[in-house]
Amino acid sequence: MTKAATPLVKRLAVIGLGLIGGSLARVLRERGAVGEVVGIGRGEANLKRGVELGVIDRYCLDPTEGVRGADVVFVATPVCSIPTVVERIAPHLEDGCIVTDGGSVKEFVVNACEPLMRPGTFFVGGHPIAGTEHSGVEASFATLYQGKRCIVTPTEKTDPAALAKVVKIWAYAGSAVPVMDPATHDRMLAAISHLPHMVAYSLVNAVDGYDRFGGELLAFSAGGFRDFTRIASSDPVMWRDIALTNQEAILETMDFFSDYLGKLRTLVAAADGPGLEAFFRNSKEKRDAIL
Ligand SMILES: NC(=O)c1ccc[n+]([C@@H]2O[C@H](COP(=O)([O-])OP(=O)(O)OC[C@H]3O[C@@H](n4cnc5c(N)ncnc54)[C@H](O)[C@@H]3O)[C@@H](O)[C@H]2O)c1
Ligand SMILES: O=C(O)C(=O)C[C@]1(C(=O)O)C=C[C@@H](O)C=C1
Repeated sequence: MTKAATPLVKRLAVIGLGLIGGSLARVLRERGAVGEVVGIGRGEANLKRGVELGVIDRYCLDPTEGVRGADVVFVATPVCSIPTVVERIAPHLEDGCIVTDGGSVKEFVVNACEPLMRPGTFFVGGHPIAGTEHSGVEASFATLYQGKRCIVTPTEKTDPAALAKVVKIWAYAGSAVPVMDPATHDRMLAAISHLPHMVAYSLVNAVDGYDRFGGELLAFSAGGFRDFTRIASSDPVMWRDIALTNQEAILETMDFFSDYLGKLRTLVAAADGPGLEAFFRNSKEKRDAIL
């Protein structure tokens, strides 16, 4: 990675110093793309740890004070809390400040946050399609966004210069940066991210509740079950908020998935060998093609 000659961001304030916020802070610091990083959050122990780990330069428990002098604010808290956070900081932002976020659902966030900005300050929605099942600043790492995509979701009201800067920040983090409208983002993510999490959480609960073997069934699980359900170890609050704010699209994909499970059930019930093989072959080909 090459270092930037002058920092792209003068002072970055990260609100919610966890996996997503911490990883962006780490990569921008590592690349010399930021002058100073201020961590903002509710838990002092976590913020202190952020300083110890070299993720942030300093921290502040009061968001209204923490955003002072920041030219970019990155909000990386669970989706439902993002508008509340932005409402709180909006009157305290410097002129020219860009607020962006990493929330997994975009229409809810962008619709709520855009009107909160006062003239001369800007909101640009964003979502890195990168993560792990782990949370907290300890789980953050500088290469999280390398070779991944970060979708940026402007509206017709978005300031072009602010959009360009947010695109540049994610490019510095190593990501390709597709631009799309928030509603398209939410429908796509419902299929490729939210549905798989709903299925994984359901699968673990279903197998756990399948009590024909007198308990301890999960303890016998091996590679297949563990690979498939890794994401069911993700943070419950994060996923509660995603399910609450992208409800319609998630329900549509869940219904669509149920139809496919129904088709497979019919093939199993009919002992339809060629049908089963064709079903599995099609799936294998599609998945192999994205590896
Ligand atoms: N984990 C992933 O794989 C992933 C990937 C892409 C986007 N996201 C999104 O990024 C955001 C952050 O996720 P994460 O995985 O970094 O979570 P995390 O739990 O690792 O970090 C979130 C941080 O925000 C803090 N926080 C929570 N509510 C807050 C509030 N009201 N005010 C201030 N701080 C608050 C928490 O204490 C924590 O430090 C979420 O919106 C999530 O949907 C997550
Ligand atoms: O790899 C993982 O653990 C993830 O769940 C990351 C993942 C996903 O790919 O679904 C989860 C939610 C985000 O909003 C973006 C990425």
